[in-house]
Amino acid sequence: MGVLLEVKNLGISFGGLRAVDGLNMTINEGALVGLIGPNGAGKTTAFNMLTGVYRPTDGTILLDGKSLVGKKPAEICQEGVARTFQNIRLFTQMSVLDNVKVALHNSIRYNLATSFLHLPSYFSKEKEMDEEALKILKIFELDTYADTNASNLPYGKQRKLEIARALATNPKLLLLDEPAAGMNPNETKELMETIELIRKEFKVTILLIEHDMKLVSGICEYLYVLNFGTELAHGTPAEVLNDPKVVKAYLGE
Ligand SMILES: Nc1ncnc2c1ncn2[C@@H]1O[C@H](COP(=O)(O)OP(=O)(O)OP(=O)(O)O)[C@@H](O)[C@H]1O
Repeated sequence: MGVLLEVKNLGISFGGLRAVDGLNMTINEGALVGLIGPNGAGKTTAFNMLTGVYRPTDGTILLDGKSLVGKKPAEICQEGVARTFQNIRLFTQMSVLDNVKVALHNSIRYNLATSFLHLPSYFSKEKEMDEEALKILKIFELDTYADTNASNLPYGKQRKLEIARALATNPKLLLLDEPAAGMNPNETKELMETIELIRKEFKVTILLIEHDMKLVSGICEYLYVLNFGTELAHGTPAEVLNDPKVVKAYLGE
């Protein structure tokens, strides 16, 4: 398995605040890796740099050997990086199916004339997209909600739909920002199974931020720990979660 993501000496300053400093990560194709750390450690900021929301002040980000630094979020999505957010960001007034179809436009294209004039190929592409979107929804057991307004889904299913939508862009790397936030233990368990399933079905590499240590140690094979913007530890969950430095960072003194 080759390296998919290589992050070297990544850093960003906001005025006087060094939010991330000297972050190094090497993530192999097909891996399922966790990025953990106490509140305010810089995890979401790291995601924002990986997805082009923030431009790093220092360091390099290579996806498949290609630099992502300086690219816009839409370009980075085209390169194969998709994400979900800590606070769910669905198109709430659209149906579940349409939420996924919007993302499919990233991978299935037709020209403007075909679309405006509703030429025959427009309908066949639309049908193709409906089928593809339903296929993705089925994996998440959301196909029966296809016509439901996204805002009417229960919370746990909205989180799943956000992941489904991210996957519809056909990413190489999927970034999940606290996917289990606000979920009850049953929903979290279901989510863990879903994450493992999509990794196999979509052959996608996953990097996730998560505070739920049961989820992290249950499914991640490798962890990076941030604390006050710097890398505190990295290794297997067993190594990292038994590391006195990590325990101290989480529990305080
Ligand atoms: N745009 C910004 N301007 C100024 N400071 C920022 C900005 N974005 C993040 N920060 C600061 O950077 C630090 C890291 O924040 P970040 O949200 O990345 O932490 P986190 O590890 O994701 O925390 P949590 O687990 O609470 O979500 C915080 O001190 C935060 O206030």
